[in-house]
Amino acid sequence: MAERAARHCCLGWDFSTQQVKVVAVDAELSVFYEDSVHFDRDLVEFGTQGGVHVHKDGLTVTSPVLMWVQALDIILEKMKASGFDFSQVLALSGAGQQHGSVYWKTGASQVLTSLSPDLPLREQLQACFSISNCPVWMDSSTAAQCRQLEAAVGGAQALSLLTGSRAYERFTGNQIAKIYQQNPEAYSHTERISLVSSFAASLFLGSYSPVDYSDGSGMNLLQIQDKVWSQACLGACAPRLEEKLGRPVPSCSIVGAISSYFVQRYGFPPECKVVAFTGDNPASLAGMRLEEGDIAVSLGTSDTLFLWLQEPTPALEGHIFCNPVDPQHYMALLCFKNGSLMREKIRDESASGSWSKFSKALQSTGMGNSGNLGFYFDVMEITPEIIGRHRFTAENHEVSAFPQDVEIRALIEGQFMAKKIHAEALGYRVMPKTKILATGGASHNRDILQVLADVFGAPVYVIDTANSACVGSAYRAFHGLAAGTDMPFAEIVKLAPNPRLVATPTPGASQVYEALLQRYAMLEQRVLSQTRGPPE
Ligand SMILES: Nc1ncnc2c1ncn2[C@@H]1O[C@H](COP(=O)(O)OP(=O)(O)O)[C@@H](O)[C@H]1O
Ligand SMILES: O=C(CO)[C@@H](O)[C@H](O)COP(=O)(O)O
Repeated sequence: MAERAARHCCLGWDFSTQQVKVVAVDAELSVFYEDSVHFDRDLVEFGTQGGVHVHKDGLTVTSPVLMWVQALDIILEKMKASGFDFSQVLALSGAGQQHGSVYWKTGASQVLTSLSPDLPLREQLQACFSISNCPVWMDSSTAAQCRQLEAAVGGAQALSLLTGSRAYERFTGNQIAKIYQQNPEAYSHTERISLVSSFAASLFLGSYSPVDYSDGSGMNLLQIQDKVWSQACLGACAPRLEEKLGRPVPSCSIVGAISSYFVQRYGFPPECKVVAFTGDNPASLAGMRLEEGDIAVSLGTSDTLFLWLQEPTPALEGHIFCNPVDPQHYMALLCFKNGSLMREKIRDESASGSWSKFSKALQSTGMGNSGNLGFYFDVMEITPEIIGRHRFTAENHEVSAFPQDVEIRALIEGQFMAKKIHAEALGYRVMPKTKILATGGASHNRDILQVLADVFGAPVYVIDTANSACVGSAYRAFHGLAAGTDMPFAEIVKLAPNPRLVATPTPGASQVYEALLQRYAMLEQRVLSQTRGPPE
């Protein structure tokens, strides 16, 4: 403990869908402390499932803001109880689930700047929010606002060229527009709107943190090339929005020193720096030290796939964000909503709730699943917009059920085939040197990663923790400390442990999946046209 106490470090936080997590990373870039607070299990009084509340309409999805605040209280108390030496923390940064928004009530900044170190944050911030249930990334209730925004800027393609994405229901600008239209009073009593990332940074700062360029790219409001809010988009969403958002900043900015609340209550040094927080996917890109040509697959609550890009290439599918570690560059991202929660459902239905039985089913079925193939979207998928379960035999006949083992393989193969097909639609090609970097909760499962290697025909690597967003946040904190010297991020992380190889493609995989991928793409179109109905 004495040796641990003397370690200078940076902290990396992640306010993700299902939990708040933290890691401490020392100057040699070793992770020496990890902790988490799980919303459903540790904060049962909020009654969330998977960290969220799905409303009666099935479209609106929110999380209580005070649950996030209390989770921070709890995790800091846990660290204190374990003897964590806060006095060694040089800087901290963090990540948040993307797109979610927090509404600070008029007068909240006054409370934030004068917090008493004798009380938990939750007790003091109770009355600080004009909206107590925050819209999160799983929300898909803003179709009308999306159409209004696209119409205001000249169409979906024009919006994508400007902001990196066509209008998406979970993107923050559309969420803000809905709140303004349906609850104008709450909107007018809001002095500041934060993303989940900048909200968390604000807690540590004791004042409002700006939004960073990278997470700001997930709002349909930021001009990703000029890095300024688009006046046309702001105007289409809500009045006086610019003053409620504040000015966006480069992702490696130091946004201030830690609030005296944390100095007095936990013993942080007063000079501890807060580096701008960003989205969980951008933070994972940093944590995995993604290089051009590599592809990252995050298997968290959502599944996401992302790439490093030199130049932005906005399209009607997928998103382009400002790069979180290199201000000149960009990243592409695809998001699949039916990720871990869908896998958990099939695990419960077909493997008695056991991941090890789930794995055995993957081991006992062959690559290609004898031609059986499935689509599993219990909630409206984002990429592409399909809902429902659709199973097909080798003869392309739709059936209503598969045997349990076949069901499990169909789910995992289907999830990875969708990722490959949609990444290729963005122009991505697997090259001989391609590495797939996997992260997120399901990257603990070797059998799932074997299917990933087989479908993509490329080796899969992991870093030592599945919490790449936390680790990336700690790396970004070190980068923020050095950014004044213009030190590139790659230089900061060059001593970090290399990713570990966990799966290589099985011989013969490419022949099996070449044919299956074509069938998957064809059947996806068939399901899509059934879902949408005949063209008008
Ligand atoms: N052994 C495993 N096999 C497959 N999935 C797993 C395994 N262990 C954990 N998970 C999944 O990881 C998910 C949580 O992933 P995580 O990246 O921590 O989520 P988030 O950051 O979105 O809160 C859980 O919902 C669970 O389904
Ligand atoms: O909406 C997106 C990305 O566009 C999601 O990836 C969220 O950022 C949630 O992340 P996880 O909690 O699943 O990591």
